[in-house]
Amino acid sequence: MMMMWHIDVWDPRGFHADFVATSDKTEIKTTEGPKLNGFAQSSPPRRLGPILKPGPPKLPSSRLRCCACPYSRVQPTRPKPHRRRRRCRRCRRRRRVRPCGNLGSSAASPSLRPRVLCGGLRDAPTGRRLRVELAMQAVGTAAAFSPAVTPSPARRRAVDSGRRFSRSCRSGRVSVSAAGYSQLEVRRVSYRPPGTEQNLLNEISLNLKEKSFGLLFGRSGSGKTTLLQLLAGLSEPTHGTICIQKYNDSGNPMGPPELLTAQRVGIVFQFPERFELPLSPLNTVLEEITFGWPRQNTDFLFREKLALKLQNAINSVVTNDYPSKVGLNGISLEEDPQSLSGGFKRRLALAIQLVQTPDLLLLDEPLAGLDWKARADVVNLLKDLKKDHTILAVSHDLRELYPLVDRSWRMEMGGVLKEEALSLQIKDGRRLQEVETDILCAANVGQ
Ligand SMILES: Nc1ncnc2c1ncn2[C@@H]1O[C@H](COP(=O)(O)OP(=O)(O)OP(=O)(O)O)[C@@H](O)[C@H]1O
Repeated sequence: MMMMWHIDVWDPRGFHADFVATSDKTEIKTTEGPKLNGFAQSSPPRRLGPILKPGPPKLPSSRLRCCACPYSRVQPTRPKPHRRRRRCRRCRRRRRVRPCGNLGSSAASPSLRPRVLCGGLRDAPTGRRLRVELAMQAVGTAAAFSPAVTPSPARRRAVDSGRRFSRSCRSGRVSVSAAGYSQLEVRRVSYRPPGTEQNLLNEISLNLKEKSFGLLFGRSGSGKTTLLQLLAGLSEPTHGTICIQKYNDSGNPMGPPELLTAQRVGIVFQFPERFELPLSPLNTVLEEITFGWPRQNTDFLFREKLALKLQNAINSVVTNDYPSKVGLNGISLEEDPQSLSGGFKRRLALAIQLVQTPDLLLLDEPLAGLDWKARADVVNLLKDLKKDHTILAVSHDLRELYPLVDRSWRMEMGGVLKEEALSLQIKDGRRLQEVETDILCAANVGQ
């Protein structure tokens, strides 16, 4: 049986030869450039298979785009058609950290390059551009959009209060969420650690309305941190439920209670700075804050949402009319977290939790280990956070937190919780100090 091959040869010098080879002889059918007789004779074609495909396939231009930033083109040097996700050089280099901040704006100076967002915004609707611009400015980077977007007062109010800006907002009627309020409810919770015989917590019940500040105090070893861990979903109660119940204005429950899941809770442990990422050349404040963010999701809206959360966590809005939230706007997001002062490290820990926009923020000894100035700063910060968040703190610093407290409970030894209003104790001036001394003396005796 006679076999036949058709071979297309491209010489690097630009010569082209088209071979037709049969099992008994080889001949050049057509040539371009100088004759390749000698080449053909000295290098008889090897059996390469019945069909030799020419060169790499030309991909449609849409498939050459970077999957992280649509305004960069992937280098087409070594295309791998089987790879569905392809990144441009910049995104590949920064893969560990985040996608590049290509906004598709040629006016963006490299020094002001946004580090959080990517995606083309030039064609985005004005509302989205505005929100992203606010987020960019909040993280200390001025996005160079043209033309500049100036928010209307109604839009700014809506953005500031975290509501979506709808048509009704534009006409001056800002839509308000359904009336009523929600409340954290701990219902007869008991906890016994696995493998032990004794309950650490016994039939604990407490209610805390949204946007209020609750304080847990009590002697060391009474079980306050254990209760926080249950609320944060780090351990499961042996009995009882922890849920969020919605009520209407007249105080009647609206629908069944929702279980409080770990995703809805942020917890800042005692001395959170000790849990920061280990030292590395790439470690920055921004990395600390965005450490838990999903890396793979490149959806623009998703990233926009995260950026807005970051904006809310760090700084309310750009102008001075709005109060700063965590107050990290005084420092660069490129700074090494280890070089921050104690107060700023505490703020950073709060920002990390607030980015997740939790329903409930749990703080274990938020003032521990800080000097008087940093303590005053953190108290002011908590006062600010209370306007938007429900906070439950464990602390021995009753006098400093007293102005913030809406409800307070004393945890007694044996894991029994009793409500005890601080306002009653402040009446005779030194009473709070006595409570503190009592708690701290007990702690020292315990040690
Ligand atoms: N998994 C566990 N198994 C057994 N005992 C535990 C467990 N977890 C905590 N305990 C004990 O429960 C008690 C309460 O601990 P917890 O840390 O909740 O106290 P605390 O009131 O927060 O104290 P502090 O104010 O010093 O932080 C402690 O005696 C502790 O040893």
